[in-house]
Amino acid sequence: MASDTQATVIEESVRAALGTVQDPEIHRPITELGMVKSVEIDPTGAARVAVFLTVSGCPMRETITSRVTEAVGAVPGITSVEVELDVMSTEQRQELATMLRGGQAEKEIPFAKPGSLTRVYAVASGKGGVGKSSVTVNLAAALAADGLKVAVVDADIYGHSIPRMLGVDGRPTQVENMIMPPSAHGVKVISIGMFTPGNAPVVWRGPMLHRALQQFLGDVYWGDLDVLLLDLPPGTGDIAISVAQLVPSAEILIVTTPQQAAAEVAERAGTIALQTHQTIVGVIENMSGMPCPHCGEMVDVFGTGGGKTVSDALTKATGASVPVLGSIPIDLRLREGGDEGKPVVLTDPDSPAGSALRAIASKLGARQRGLAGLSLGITPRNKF
Ligand SMILES: Nc1ncnc2c1ncn2[C@@H]1O[C@H](COP(=O)(O)OP(=O)(O)OP(=O)(O)O)[C@@H](O)[C@H]1O
Repeated sequence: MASDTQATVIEESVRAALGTVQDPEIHRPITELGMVKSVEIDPTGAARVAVFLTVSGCPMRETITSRVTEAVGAVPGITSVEVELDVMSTEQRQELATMLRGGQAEKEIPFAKPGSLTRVYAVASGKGGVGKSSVTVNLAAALAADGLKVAVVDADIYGHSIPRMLGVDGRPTQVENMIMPPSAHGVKVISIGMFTPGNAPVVWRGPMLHRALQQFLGDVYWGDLDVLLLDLPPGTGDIAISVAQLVPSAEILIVTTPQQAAAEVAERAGTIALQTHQTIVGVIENMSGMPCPHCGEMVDVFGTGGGKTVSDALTKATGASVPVLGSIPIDLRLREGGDEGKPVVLTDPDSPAGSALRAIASKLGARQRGLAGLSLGITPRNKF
């Protein structure tokens, strides 16, 4: 059995070995990044190392595990290595970010400040192609037409179709260190596509996406906004977690089709909001039937009930009411409007899709941001 002195020497050697393990993305030793949670070595030389990942579902988990196993396994006296993974808390991640920026404080995100009155809606879907971007664009245009100050951040790295759908062809301009967003139909827009050569699809992973979103929210000059819509990539990815960290008050809107399979994945997208403690405002069912061009009778092209299924499941899971905010039928004019950069809520406001979207927009526009937890902007007088 190892003596106490031997045990200390072995532990020191293990910590030194961990100092040689680099984070595969940040390229700095995991010990410097605060990623080593604990080291335990039992008398037989079996090592148990707990490591903090920066985000859950980190794509580098396997690499980190094997690097730690290899480095610690090579220490004389170590007979086996077990690696346990945990995830950093928000505070730990912020500390890491500050350290990586050389101690400089982060640029403030105006919507994350407690006094902000901007409602932030993150539009999410379980899978692609359900009309999430079309819905976002039309809600934004309808809200702006109602006189609200509106902006959209297109964070859909795979699609980034918002500028085309809104008819924005300008590029952002830079003034000092602020980015000025272009706008169309009274809606300010920033898209990941505006920063990639030739509108190429983006293959960024977690940390870069987080950084991009942080810049969109912090470095862009948004002015006073009533509503900010974030078009998220489909699925339950890192970006949803980033939104929760960067704008904790963001609320989630789920878009689904009536199809059962789409509903199930949308439900999964909703449950991420549970983990991040965000409010789910409601479910929007898109492509809910199509009026027959001959007789006008509705044909349920993609089945029925998807929106209700998601709403019921999320209501049960969250314990708060998650309503179906509306159902949008399949409408050729909506697709054409998207292709031409003219949202149907403006060109054909009384069409079935146009009026369904406007009704949802007025529900969202009428909601006030709750004052609970908001700072009053006053300083209490000192007690004598
Ligand atoms: N209600 C609708 N009626 C007719 N066409 C629609 C409707 N909703 C969406 N579409 C069309 O379906 C296609 C996919 O829509 P959209 O790009 O908005 O989906 P998405 O969920 O944002 O996809 P992704 O996330 O993969 O970019 C588009 O061509 C759009 O015009």
